Amino acid sequence: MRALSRVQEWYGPHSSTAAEWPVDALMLAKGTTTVSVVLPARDEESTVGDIVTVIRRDLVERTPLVDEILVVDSNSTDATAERAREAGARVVAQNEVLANLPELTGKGEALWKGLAASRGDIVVFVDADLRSFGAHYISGLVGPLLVDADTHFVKATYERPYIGADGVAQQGGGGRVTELVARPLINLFWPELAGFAQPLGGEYAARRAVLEQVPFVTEYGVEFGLLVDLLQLVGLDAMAQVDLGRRTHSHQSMAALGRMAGQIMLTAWSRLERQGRVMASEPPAHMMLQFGLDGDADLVDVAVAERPPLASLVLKEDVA
Ligand SMILES: O=c1ccn([C@@H]2O[C@H](COP(=O)(O)OP(=O)(O)O)[C@@H](O)[C@H]2O)c(=O)[nH]1
Ligand SMILES: O=C(O)[C@@H](COP(=O)(O)O)O[C@H]1O[C@H](CO)[C@@H](O)[C@H](O)[C@H]1O
Repeated sequence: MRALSRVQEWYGPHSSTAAEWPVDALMLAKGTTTVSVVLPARDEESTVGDIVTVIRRDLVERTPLVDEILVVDSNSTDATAERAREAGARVVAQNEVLANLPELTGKGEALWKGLAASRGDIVVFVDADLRSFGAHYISGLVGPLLVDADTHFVKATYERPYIGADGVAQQGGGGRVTELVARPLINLFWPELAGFAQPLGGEYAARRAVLEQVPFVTEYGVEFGLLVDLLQLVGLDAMAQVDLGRRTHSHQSMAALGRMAGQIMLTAWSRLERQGRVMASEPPAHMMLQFGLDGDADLVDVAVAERPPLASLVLKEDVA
């Protein structure tokens, strides 16, 4: 488990590997606890079906660890919803959940809507563009939650190669925004979180009762925001990390990751302000000028918004 054992000594969080959470043992611990897997999916027709199939075959039909598979169709323009349904998932359209609320956008919105539309006591978030998915992703993430009542949040870690257009894996090349933006920000301002080896990874699980108590930042600020907000809410001792081995997924362009970086920086700034650690004489801008390869320039908006804790919604019946 690489250096995680040493990291755990220095920083926490409690770290383990997926192999330490065999499904049969988890079934003994499951009892009446229900588990929902929620996949945010925007234009993932080529991968969402395989992921749902593995979850349904291995963790619903063969061993009923999972009680619900929900795909949030995040304004896809391809056959994501059809592929997900064919594979056995329930599919909801992002903008049809809590439709009485003004629409927001991005991955964080998809996850918040997925939390609202799902029912499990434990919620597992899994990206729908994974090419390395296996059932151990789910069992590894829910293991600590089923076995230890004092654990409330579990984040995946893994090796993250970068797989270029030529299909060649570059070890350690993945997680570009993690290495260049999130890890430095965490070590500078929230060093207690430094032991999370993959703070931006899209695979994590938590108790619904906890997730409903924190806001969800929209766009790609959601993972960073959740880590900082959950640290404040439950404390590091209630947060764990499980090594799932290896993660490969579809990579976005540098320009897209530049926008993601801006969103994460604005999320970090909002948390520093909220925690009273910075005061702005003027708020940071949210427009960013990017330069394309063809020399032209694009002015892009990297603003993020946030959904309030679900528990704060007065009209809870809307959630049903
Ligand atoms: O507006 C969005 C953006 C992303 N996603 C999903 O969130 C996951 C992670 O997004 P992406 O792969 O774009 O991020 P990356 O892994 O490249 O950082 C994927 O399942 C996307 O389909 C989504 O549901 N809505
Ligand atoms: O970790 C990262 O740097 C980015 C980009 O990963 P790659 O450089 O394309 O492997 O990927 C993650 O970041 C997003 C923002 O938190 C998450 O939403 C994605 O699930 C995750 O893949």
